[in-house]
Amino acid sequence: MKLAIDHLSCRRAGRLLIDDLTLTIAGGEALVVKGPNGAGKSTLLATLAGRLKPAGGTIRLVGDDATAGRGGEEDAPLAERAVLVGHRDGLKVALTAAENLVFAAAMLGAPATPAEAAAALDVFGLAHLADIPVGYLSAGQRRRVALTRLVLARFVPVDRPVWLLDEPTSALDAAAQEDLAHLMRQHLAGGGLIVAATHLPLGLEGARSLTLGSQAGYHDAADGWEFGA
Ligand SMILES: Nc1ncnc2c1ncn2[C@@H]1O[C@H](COP(=O)(O)OP(=O)(O)OP(=O)(O)O)[C@@H](O)[C@H]1O
Repeated sequence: MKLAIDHLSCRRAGRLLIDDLTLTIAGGEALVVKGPNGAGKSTLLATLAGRLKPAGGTIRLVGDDATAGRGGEEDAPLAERAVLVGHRDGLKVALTAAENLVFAAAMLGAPATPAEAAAALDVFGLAHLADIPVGYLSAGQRRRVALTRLVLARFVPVDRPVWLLDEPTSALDAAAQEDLAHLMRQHLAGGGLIVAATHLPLGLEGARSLTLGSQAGYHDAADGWEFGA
């Protein structure tokens, strides 16, 4: 399986943020997207997740097992194979942590029981907060609830090998950052792939990097992607 981005352009409010981006990310690989505020990191993740339409180019998940049984030739729609944890968390403050997870599981296409949601929350040490409305949680606790979507697959039949993470360590304490790094390493070891936008180290040895911030074309460089000349 590989994520193939071909001549991708992204425009926001009339501004061309990403121009002619071509790269491939294989299963087991992580790509860390960097760049100054406003460079287009969140825009790129939202585009990969299918929430924004590209201005040009294509995004394909090639060689995905999930489509092998459908005749082989078809690429999987990436939006159906990805989990996006955006920088705004996407939680409903009036719902409890467990209810938010039940809702997230339904959105990912796999109904979860409150008990399964609580078990998933326990992975991030949040089981004791399962019945608390998210509006009463701290910023770091909310972030951990949002990240719990990534481990739903351990409890319900969700098969989403592509993790799209926007500032995933934001508001996390050191222990939660290490928990997340561990989960990401496990995901990569299992053949999953990760695209993460961040200003901070993620604890992923060998991750490739893409730096946004120029309207010039990008090209594949030996140790990451650099701006075109
Ligand atoms: N909903 C929106 N409507 C119009 N323009 C937007 C919207 N969201 C973001 N933008 C604009 O798109 C540009 C890129 O924003 P984006 O959030 O992708 O940047 P970023 O690299 O993720 O920044 P940061 O590091 O601050 O999170 C910015 O100029 C921003 O003003």
